[in-house]
Amino acid sequence: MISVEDALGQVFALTDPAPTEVVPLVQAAGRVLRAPVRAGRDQPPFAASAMDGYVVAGQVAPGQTFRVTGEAAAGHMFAGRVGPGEAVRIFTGAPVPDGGTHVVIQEDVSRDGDTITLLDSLGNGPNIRPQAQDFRAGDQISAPRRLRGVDLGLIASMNCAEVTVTRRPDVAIIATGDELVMPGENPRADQIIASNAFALKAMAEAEGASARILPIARDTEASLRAVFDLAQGAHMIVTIGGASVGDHDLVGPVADSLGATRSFYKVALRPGKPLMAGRLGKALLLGLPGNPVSSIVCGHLFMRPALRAMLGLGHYPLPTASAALACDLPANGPRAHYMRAALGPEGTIDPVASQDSALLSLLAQAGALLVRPPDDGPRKAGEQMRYIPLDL
Ligand SMILES: Nc1nc2c(c(=O)[nH]1)N[C@H]1C(S)=C(S)[C@@H](COP(=O)(O)OP(=O)(O)OC[C@H]3O[C@@H](n4cnc5c(N)ncnc54)[C@H](O)[C@@H]3O)O[C@H]1N2
Ligand code: MOO
Repeated sequence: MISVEDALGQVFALTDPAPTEVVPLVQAAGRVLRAPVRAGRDQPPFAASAMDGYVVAGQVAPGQTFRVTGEAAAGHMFAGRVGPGEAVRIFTGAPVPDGGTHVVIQEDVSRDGDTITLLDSLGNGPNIRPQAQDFRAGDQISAPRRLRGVDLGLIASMNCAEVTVTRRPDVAIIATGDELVMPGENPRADQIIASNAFALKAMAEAEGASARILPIARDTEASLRAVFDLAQGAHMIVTIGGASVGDHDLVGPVADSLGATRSFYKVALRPGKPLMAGRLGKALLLGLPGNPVSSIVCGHLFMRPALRAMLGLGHYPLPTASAALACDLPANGPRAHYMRAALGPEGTIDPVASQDSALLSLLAQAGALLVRPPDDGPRKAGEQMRYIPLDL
């Protein structure tokens, strides 16, 4: 059995960054930027007033008076100059007229007709944002990066209406097993509801993939072959179940018969030991175990980083954080254990009551996977432990 780290390295070796496409900014949220964006203009494009008040020229002091000669508002510049002894009424965001050096806020002014007098409360800030204070024409936003709301705002303010992003990788998800029926169907007494594909589809889509759930493959070679056929064109094929050593676990043999090359089978991991990865045609083939928690944990540990690699974000495991253990833990065995755990309000982490890999309800309650490396010694309450936040 190989380690989680080696297995992930081999999965990365099977991924290539997907091609790019140009999309309008309104469709770019959450996509991965692949070409740098260059600012088309300075921001602000002119020296701008930061406050509502009066712009004047030269030094200011309480008691000074000025004659108001005009008005500048946002989107309505004042074409003239501000000369000595003159003031221009100005509003936040308006271009500061030539000659203006200070914007005196209106609370620090008394006005009588066209004359203003500066009050004792006068502040000393110029209240002017210099041209290009935020960014200059030609400044760049680097790629690759996942585009958040703030990035889209910044790109828009650079006057760019389109961006080059990674095309959504196509993920085909295949659940396998004679016991499975889709939600909403009428299961026989010996059947259960196929659940894992729904979780994995949502996780893949949240990463930026376009995911499709194929028909359930039955435990026959012919059925599996027929469903694999429907996965053609996918960048990633994710199978669920049929990965273990039982007589009806056919995913590996059928994939082999279709020409798949296998990078590894079985990882020193709990849950998720019977994980398989390889290549089928041009697609990365991830064979996940069927137990619901095992398949979802493997989805976090392998499918999500593989999708990020395909999106052009590099080869990294999911990031971890640390929290104080809420209870003592016995020594771990030889497999890395990703324990379902709840995060407490005061930075604590508490493994849920049972770590059985069939208990989806407990995984749904857990906000984290507590990471126990292989052969990790016993741990005491209060020790800092690494964990993976489960935000998807
Ligand atoms: N003799 C051994 N038996 C098992 C071993 C082993 O090493 N030796 N490993 C165990 C471990 S660990 C796991 S994990 C499972 C993985 O088995 P499979 O990948 O072959 O999964 P299945 O047998 O098909 O299913 C396991 C379990 O999960 C349910 N299942 C399957 N697909 C779905 C789905 N899409 N949605 C919901 N539930 C699903 C299935 O009904 C089974 O209950 O093998 C152990 N056995
Ligand atoms: O590894 Mo299995 O996934 O322990 O249940």
